[in-house]
Amino acid sequence: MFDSLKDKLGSFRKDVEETTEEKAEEAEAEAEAEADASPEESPDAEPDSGSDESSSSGGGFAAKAKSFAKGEIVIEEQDLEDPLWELEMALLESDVEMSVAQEILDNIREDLIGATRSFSSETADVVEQALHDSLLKVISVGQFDFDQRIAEADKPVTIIFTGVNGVGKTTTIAKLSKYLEDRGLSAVMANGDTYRAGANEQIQEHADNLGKKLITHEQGGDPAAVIYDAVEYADSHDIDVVLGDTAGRLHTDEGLMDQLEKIGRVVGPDMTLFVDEAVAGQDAVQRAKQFNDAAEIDGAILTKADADSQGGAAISIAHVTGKPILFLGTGQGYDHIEKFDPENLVERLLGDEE
Ligand SMILES: Nc1nc2c(ncn2[C@@H]2O[C@H](COP(=O)(O)OP(=O)(O)OP(=O)(O)O)[C@@H](O)[C@H]2O)c(=O)[nH]1
Repeated sequence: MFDSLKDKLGSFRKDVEETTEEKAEEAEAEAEAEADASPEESPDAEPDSGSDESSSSGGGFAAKAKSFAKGEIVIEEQDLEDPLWELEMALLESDVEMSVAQEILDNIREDLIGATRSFSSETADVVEQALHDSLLKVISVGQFDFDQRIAEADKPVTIIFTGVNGVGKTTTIAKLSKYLEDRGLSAVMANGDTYRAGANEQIQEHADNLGKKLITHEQGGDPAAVIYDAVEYADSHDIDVVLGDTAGRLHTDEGLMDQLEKIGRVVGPDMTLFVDEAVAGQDAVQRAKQFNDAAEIDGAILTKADADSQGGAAISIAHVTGKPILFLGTGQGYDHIEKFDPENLVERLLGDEE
């Protein structure tokens, strides 16, 4: 998952390390040259003394030489220019949305530039920390604990799923019913996709496999009425959660948006979750934004993360929509759903494991 992006982030760390190493070598050479010219003022004369007085002749060189004596260098904007440019290209190639890539670079710049850093092993840590903080900041926008939100809400909790066709919405609903069951919560599914022929049969198969109740109406029926019936059913059978599918048509389709609006009015869902596939990259990011603008979402689920080496959608959606990613789909099985954990994702992206 996200292997290509992981490699590119690794390259950035290497680039900065190399740049700072070169800088350290330059500082060393300059310090030696100065020591040769005026031995009594050599910063090498008392490298560990902590005294800054002996070489305090002022100016850029003196500061560099002093820093070098203390095992430090100052990271300047020009040192990061090339590595940051490479990083920007790498993020864009990985389908990270432009404004998100910019934000990541700005955060890194703010963290690294002007700081006096030890250039030994600490450089790697400093760059890693800056990348870590910067990625975490954009990925964790709006994050909330899904399990806790469900646990604390009045039952039944109604969740509506939106998104375009074929991205894995129905499978995700099935996975979530299993996820909830594993946590001691019962769920009923409702097929609000009354538009597409065969939709009832498709979701029925999942319901049968998982032993779940499914509420359906005839094709062409009113989606709001289906979800309403499911909420009634859940109420009278003490079911904790209603999982309502909707027709996967385009966000530009006014009919669909009217349907979502009607569902909102008739049922008043507790959560509306947007589902799209990680592999769609920037397209998924744009769709998330457009769905959120048309019928406000509470969060997103990215399917097929197992097949996505880029990671652009996972990095960008929360920052672009202001709504968090809550789950990642990681395969075709019912257990292949992972609660989205920004910290865990960042560690995966920056970690050493393959
Ligand atoms: N590899 C992988 N495949 C997935 C994942 N989630 C869903 N799929 C597959 O994607 C395909 C489409 O999934 P569906 O659930 O039928 O898609 P949908 O969004 O409901 O499609 P519509 O009902 O047409 O809107 C199926 O073959 C799923 O098994 C995932 O996380 N990883």
